[in-house]
Amino acid sequence: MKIFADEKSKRACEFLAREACAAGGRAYCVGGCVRDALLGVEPKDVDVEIYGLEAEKIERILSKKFRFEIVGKSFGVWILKGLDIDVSMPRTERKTGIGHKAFEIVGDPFLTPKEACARRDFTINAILYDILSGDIIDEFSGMGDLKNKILRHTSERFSEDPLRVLRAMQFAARFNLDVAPETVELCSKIEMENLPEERIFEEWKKLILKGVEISRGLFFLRDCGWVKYFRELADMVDCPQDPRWHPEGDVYVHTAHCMDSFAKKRVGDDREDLIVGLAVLCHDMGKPKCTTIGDDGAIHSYGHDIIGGKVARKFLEHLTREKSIVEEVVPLVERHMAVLDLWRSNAGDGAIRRLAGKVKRIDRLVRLDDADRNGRPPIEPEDSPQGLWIMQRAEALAIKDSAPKPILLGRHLIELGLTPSVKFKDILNAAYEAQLDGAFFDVEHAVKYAKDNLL
Ligand SMILES: Nc1ccn([C@@H]2O[C@H](COP(=O)(O)OP(=O)(O)OP(=O)(O)O)[C@@H](O)[C@H]2O)c(=O)n1
Repeated sequence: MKIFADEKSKRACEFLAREACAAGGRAYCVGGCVRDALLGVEPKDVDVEIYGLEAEKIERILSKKFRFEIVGKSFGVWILKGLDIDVSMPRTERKTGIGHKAFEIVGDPFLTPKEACARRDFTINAILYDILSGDIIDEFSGMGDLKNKILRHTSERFSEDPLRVLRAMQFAARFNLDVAPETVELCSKIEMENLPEERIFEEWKKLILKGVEISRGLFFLRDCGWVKYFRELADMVDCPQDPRWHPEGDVYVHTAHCMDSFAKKRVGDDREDLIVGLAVLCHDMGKPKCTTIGDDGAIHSYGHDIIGGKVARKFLEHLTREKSIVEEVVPLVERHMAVLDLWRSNAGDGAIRRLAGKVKRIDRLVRLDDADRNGRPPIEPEDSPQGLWIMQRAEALAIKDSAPKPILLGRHLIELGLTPSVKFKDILNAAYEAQLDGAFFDVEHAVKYAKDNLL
């Protein structure tokens, strides 16, 4: 089992383990690094927990070899500079008053591994690896849960941190785990309270960027009731779809399967994958607002793409303060039917340029279209003729991953003798529209067009 990312961090951890042992303590790797090593996942940062030594003794050891930053004196956490290693003491709570929130976390070197691991979230994250001997200490049967692909809370203390419900969502998706029924039950009793927005978004990012079976995370969110904290997602639950096109079920189920399809084709660029992943998550958020069932039983959601833009904006603005994310995702949602529509109508260059102007990135739209079509089990996934078609067309127009740049600029109007004024904007907009329609392709012809038609 490969627990250390490289020789440097291996040597550092072995040094810590030898020194801790010589001073009467014991050093273990714990948490995500042990879980990942057991799963054969490429290791990254390492968490080392040192038992049996007070903070001063640990600092004395660290000072021999490392530069470090103290994160919290009472906490007992040290970050080793230049290494992806965090060192800590076993931690527990000290009561500071009455009520379940009235406690502070303190380091206590003399806790047993079982006591310390009981305050970790999941059994799979509560496995200790003895650095010196290579032994595993597994007080909560995390190895068995890993083998059986089960995500189970370690103890009732799970409820101390509501974020753990969202961690469950992303872990289930990342490692393809079934959340144990008793964990779903416990999560359903936890309130979100006032978790910071950034921490919530971090878990969503992990779901989108690392989830293998993202549907597992989304189904867990629904089953434990936490979907209610994401109103626009909750509205998709039970929103019907025509079974002829959507045999998989309601809009939420469809979205979950689309996310699985997206996950299979991530490109490995986090920004790109995040934008497209969020667009897939939001693409049908308009459906609950406009779905109708006719007398003949036919289900329609006319205009759900445009309506969905507004709903997605609301959802995203709650999720993140990064405005650029919202501005890049919303146009994709609004135009998520366009690839199919343009292909069906064998649209001309103007329509394709216009679409690129709106969404900025046709390639992202094609990825969204692909996930949308392939999120309808038991319908088998297939390659998209419309995606291929529009990519070839966009490539020929040099706009597959960028909007067409305006050819006629303000300075051209000044060169034509015009004085800058509010009218400039109207002229330039009209020129851009004409450019999208193919009225001109270079500055010379753009200027001529402006002179003849716009001034
Ligand atoms: N709310 C939390 C956060 C963390 N942990 C514990 O702290 C460890 C490290 O947390 P973190 O670095 O956030 O996550 P990892 O489990 O390492 O997973 P990732 O790969 O996402 O970083 C976890 O394994 C878990 O034992 C916890 O019990 N409760």
